[in-house]
Amino acid sequence: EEQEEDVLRELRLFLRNVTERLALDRRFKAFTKPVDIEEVPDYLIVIKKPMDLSTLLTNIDEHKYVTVSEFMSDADLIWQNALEYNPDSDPMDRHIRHRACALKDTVRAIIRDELDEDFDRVCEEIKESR
Ligand SMILES: O=C(C1CCC1)N1C[C@@H]2C[C@H]3C[C@@H](O)[C@@H](O)[C@]2(C1)O3
Repeated sequence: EEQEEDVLRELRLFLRNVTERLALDRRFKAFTKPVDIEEVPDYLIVIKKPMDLSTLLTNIDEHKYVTVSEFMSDADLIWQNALEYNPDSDPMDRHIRHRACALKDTVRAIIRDELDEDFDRVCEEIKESR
């Protein structure tokens, strides 16, 4: 009903705000766009579910997420993929993994600090009802 659409509209506003703040953070520049498959031809062999911050924004606008948990599953792919594809001891890989861990911690801190538990429960109830 209308009240449910109001809730989901507020969810999209919250998720866009979080995602845009992450995309503005210079540490996360490498996560802002899909990995360039021309530049990295074996990427899709190794990584089955690519994800990046611009794709998160597109998904939000396409009403893909009804709960924060669904959004978090895709957001987690970004740093998980980076850890998986860049596992080596060389400085470049270590730099990418440091930023991947910073992304993981930053997303969780924002959600802990800014997501209202009661609002999240309402979204979960809408999801169960559909
Ligand atoms: O995993 C990533 C991104 C970094 C976080 C996501 N890439 C895979 C390639 C390996 C490494 C060096 C460059 O070859 C550059 O193309 C990539 C991009 O970084």
